[in-house]
Amino acid sequence: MSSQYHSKSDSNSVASPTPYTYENEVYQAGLKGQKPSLTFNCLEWEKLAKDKLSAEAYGYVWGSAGIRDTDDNNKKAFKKWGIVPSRLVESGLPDLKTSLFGETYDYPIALAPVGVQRIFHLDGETATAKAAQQEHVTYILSTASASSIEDVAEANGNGCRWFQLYWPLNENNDITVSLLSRAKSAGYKVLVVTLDTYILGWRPSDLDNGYSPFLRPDNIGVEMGFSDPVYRRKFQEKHGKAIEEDIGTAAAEWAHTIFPGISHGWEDIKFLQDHWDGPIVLKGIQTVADAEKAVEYGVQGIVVSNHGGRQQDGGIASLDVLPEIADAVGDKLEIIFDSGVRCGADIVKALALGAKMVLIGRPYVYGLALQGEAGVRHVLKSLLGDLDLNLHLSGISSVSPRHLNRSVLRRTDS
Ligand SMILES: Cc1cc2nc3c(=O)[nH]c(=O)nc-3n(C[C@H](O)[C@H](O)[C@H](O)COP(=O)(O)O)c2cc1C
Ligand SMILES: O=C(O)C(=O)c1ccccc1
Repeated sequence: MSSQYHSKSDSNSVASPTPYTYENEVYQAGLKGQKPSLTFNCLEWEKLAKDKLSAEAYGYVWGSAGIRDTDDNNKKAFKKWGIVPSRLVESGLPDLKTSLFGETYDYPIALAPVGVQRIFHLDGETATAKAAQQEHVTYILSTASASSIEDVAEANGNGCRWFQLYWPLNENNDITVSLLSRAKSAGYKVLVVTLDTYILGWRPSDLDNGYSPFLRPDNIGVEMGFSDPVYRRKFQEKHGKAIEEDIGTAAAEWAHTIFPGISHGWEDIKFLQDHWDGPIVLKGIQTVADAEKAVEYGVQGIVVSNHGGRQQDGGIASLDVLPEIADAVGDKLEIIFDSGVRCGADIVKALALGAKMVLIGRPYVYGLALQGEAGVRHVLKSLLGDLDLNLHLSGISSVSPRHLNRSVLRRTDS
């Protein structure tokens, strides 16, 4: 995969002509009188989405747990660090390539798994998967998506895709195996297992609207189950009828299958290892102890994440636990980060504190809501353009930990 922002040969040469950057494209278009159709102010996307979406759909994406303390902490944590620039660093625009699991990725960002995307835009996950492929950014498909594993793979084409598992209990291991084998056949490279959502959090915005996407008449978010041969067969055997004959029951049972309200234990990881041929990443890690368990159980990566503050209220900021986790296990598995990332500088800080890849959550959902595939592309290009310039202006020549590490940050609160 090659960078769309600058060619590799240009990337470290001071003598090269001005490389291609998104801002140049935008300013050139401006010369011809073409104004961008979506703002570059990344904090505005949320407000515009609020105006566009129904109260229920907006409440769903914006929603966080309880009084939103974890969500607030996530965002405040970035402000506690400042980036200190170095001067006379002889380099051009930075090399944004990152390496994980022995592979090179064009960019150090990926689209976080987000379910039920058809409540935000009719094209849902297929639009997001196309945007990801166009921008050479990895897409992580959620088990709670509103499109099937195979349809999203088709939309994503030769793009890079990972599969996120909401993990059914052991009594439904046959369903898990079916999902994993479908994902593998459809070209998903990495398995991301979410550990913080065996049940959905206490979310006042959804409670006030009495809104759960699965339980609505249009049953958005159950496609993965409804398209699964093993789930279909089990439903038929249990109820003596097909899913289509009782969609309400089938949707509620699928929701219970992937959000059973009971957690697995560490020993169960072995089952996934036996049935997934590729890297496994545990999403939702917030302590050094759990990160060390992940190493002990032989997984290849973790996502330091608190689900964007949507699950547990009163929690610590995900960014605040990143440095200690990176210190403890950063040389033993791959560290990915999410929760609260909103702009290029946030990405710089998370990478400097030990992440190899940063997941973008709500911002791209706002882009999807506003303009479908084009909106997601705009959000990605904006974040990458902002990241590119921020690194360059900070005198950081690549996202490799050799250049981008804690030495570029200072605490602003001490
Ligand atoms: C509407 C919505 C749906 C989500 N669905 C999933 C999901 O299906 N699986 C998952 O692992 N995480 C899910 N997440 C969490 C994201 O993957 C990610 O951890 C979170 O959005 C990061 O926080 P941020 O939005 O503050 O950047 C969802 C988040 C949102 C906003
Ligand atoms: O809302 C979420 O955070 C989430 O993980 C989810 C749960 C169910 C359906 C879609 C997304």
